[in-house]
Amino acid sequence: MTLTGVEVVKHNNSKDCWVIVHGRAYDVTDFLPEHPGGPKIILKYAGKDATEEFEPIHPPDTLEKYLDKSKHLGPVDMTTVITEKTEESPDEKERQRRIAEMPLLEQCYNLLDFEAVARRVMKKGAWGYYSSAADDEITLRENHAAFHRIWFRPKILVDVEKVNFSTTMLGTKVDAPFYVTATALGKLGHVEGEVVLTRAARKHNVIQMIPTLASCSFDEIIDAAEGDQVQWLQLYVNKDRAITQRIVEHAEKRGCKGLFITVDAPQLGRREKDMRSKFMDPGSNVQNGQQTDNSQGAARAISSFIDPGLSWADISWFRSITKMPIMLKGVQRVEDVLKAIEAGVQGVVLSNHGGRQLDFARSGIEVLAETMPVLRELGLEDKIEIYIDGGIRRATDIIKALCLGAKGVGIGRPFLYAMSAYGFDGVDRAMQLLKDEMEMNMRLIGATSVGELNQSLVDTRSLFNHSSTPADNLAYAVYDPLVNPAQRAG
Ligand SMILES: Cc1cc2c(cc1C)[n+](S(=O)(=O)[O-])c1c(=O)[nH]c(=O)nc-1n2C[C@H](O)[C@H](O)[C@H](O)COP(=O)(O)O
Repeated sequence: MTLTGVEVVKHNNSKDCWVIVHGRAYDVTDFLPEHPGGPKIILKYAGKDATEEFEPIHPPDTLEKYLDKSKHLGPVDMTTVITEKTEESPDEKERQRRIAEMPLLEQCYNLLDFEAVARRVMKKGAWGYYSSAADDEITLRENHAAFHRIWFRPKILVDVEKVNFSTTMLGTKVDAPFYVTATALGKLGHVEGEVVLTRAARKHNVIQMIPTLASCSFDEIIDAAEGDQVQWLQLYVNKDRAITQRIVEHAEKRGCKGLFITVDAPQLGRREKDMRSKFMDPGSNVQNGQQTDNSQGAARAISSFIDPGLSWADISWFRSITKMPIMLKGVQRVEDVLKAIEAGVQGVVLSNHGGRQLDFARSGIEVLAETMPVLRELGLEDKIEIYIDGGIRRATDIIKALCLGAKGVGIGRPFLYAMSAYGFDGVDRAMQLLKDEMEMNMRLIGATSVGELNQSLVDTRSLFNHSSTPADNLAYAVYDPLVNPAQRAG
């Protein structure tokens, strides 16, 4: 039986609450107190169509998976649903104007161009979530600034006519030494979410790391892959280990070729741009049923399930539940790389979560430069695969990382910004630009393959010298209460 909007709108309070999602009505009255994001955000849409708010945060199979079938009330004749025509806010009008004026895709010549465009055209909350980092965002800027303290020592008169920058990552042959790293809530930037990144990764034969907190369902992202396309799983470990075990076993069954356990986030960092958007929406359903503090931005609203008790003692359990290579994502000092080798994992990502966790954590590239000499001295450099991520915006950043011993690098925000501004075409162009830069810079450095990239090609003497901390933009621009907020939009 098809319901009408007139019937649904009668059920609009905490005692009797129906919502419409994707053209179907659901009785969520009993679910209100269990909702990870709190009852408030649902009651805002009681008796109404909640699809637009629901979309970016919940994979489409959420209600199917987690709401008792008796509460599924069936289809709604959407022509009878009165949607409040909210007057476009001045912000939204300005954003639409900027979208109409945005540069042509061909006018984006490097990854930072995508950031500049995304900042102008994305919704505030989405930009706030993607761009934000912890506290004063010093590490966010240090991640990129650190690469500027490494200089090249190029070789000349090398026949560099043929350059090949393909490599292997955890045994998978890839066309370039970068992968799409895990970044949550892809639908905040693009209506299709993470599957856009899947298609671009496929086209460029690079690997995609699927985030635990994706907007798309895990199976949607896996199903969007084609042929022998390789994907990895990024895992936030749940306090309820049965949920974690289910996720890991399902990922292995669906063909994931790597388990990246995020170890730098026992609690998600304090990201003030994100908090300012006072995120009121609930968490991702993947870890459904966990209580969530929804008062502090998207990050906090989606992460209360994460287990701060995760420790080295858990690694043997992970090795007992999966055959996938186990990688630790978010290692930040050589002592823990040595512990990772002892614990028997297959690799690490030297990373500070894109500056979103501990402010003043060092950049991945600096930790790499600290780590490799110690591993070489102990004869352990081939024991595990080492990746870095954070602040990689140029192929020269990638080449520096490989010269210092990384197997490859993860890239986050640039692909999100390219997707948010230009969709698949944006990510496709971003990856192609990086590949073009790789080819040119490998030639200029005098190397024809990643195997030829080594320590002798870089000068890292000033890398460890933190004489100038990156400018504290937040102190200048954000904290000044007198600055008119509109001007802050920049
Ligand atoms: C930009 C971004 C990064 C996130 C991310 C979300 C965004 C929007 N999220 S987060 O919501 O929890 O913070 C994740 C995540 O789901 N899991 C994770 O392991 N890393 C997460 N990261 C960190 C990411 O995997 C890389 O470490 C980081 O993005 C690399 O830095 P760049 O962005 O400068 O490339």
